[in-house]
Amino acid sequence: MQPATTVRQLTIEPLTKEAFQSFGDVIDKGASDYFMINNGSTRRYHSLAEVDVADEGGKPIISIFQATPLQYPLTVKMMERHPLGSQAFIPLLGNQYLILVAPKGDKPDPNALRAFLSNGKQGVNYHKGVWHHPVLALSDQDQFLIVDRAGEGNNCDEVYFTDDVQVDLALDSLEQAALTEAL
Ligand SMILES: NC(=O)N[C@@H](O)C(=O)O
Ligand code: NI
Repeated sequence: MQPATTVRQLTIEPLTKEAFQSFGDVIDKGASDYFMINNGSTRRYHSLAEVDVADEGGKPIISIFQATPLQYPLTVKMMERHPLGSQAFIPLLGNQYLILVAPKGDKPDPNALRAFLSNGKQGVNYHKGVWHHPVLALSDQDQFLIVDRAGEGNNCDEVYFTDDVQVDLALDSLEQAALTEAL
């Protein structure tokens, strides 16, 4: 007997530091303090996130992802985490993109998934061990600067949801999230 499929439609939330704080940092100049440097010519928005990659001798590296959007509405089939390090995504082209996360734990709870919309000027830094979906670009060949870990050990756990769980992510609530964020 095939177990009943529980279908959840995710609501996309505006990305704010407060809403995202249990998953990581929001790297957002618009919501951060600064101090002046370079003889008053430059604002320094200091230490917006920490790079936590030293476990098991890891080192920080900087990469660029060029991403192709997935098909929407998206049925979320898997989530991943990096048990040995944080992972930061900074948008390079100013395009909105999606972030999908779930709280730390042995496995991602499909009932605890949260979807957020970045306004394209906001980056995110997933804290070590936070479940997240691989990058969810909304613009073709979008580009992100990535700060994460290189080193020994397994730093990527993937969990695929079973057939009886279906979590859909539709873009129709994007407008709502974008509107709310704009208010
Ligand atoms: N696999 C990889 O480097 N990318 C993922 O970690 C991701 O979060 O997109
Ligand atoms: Ni990742």
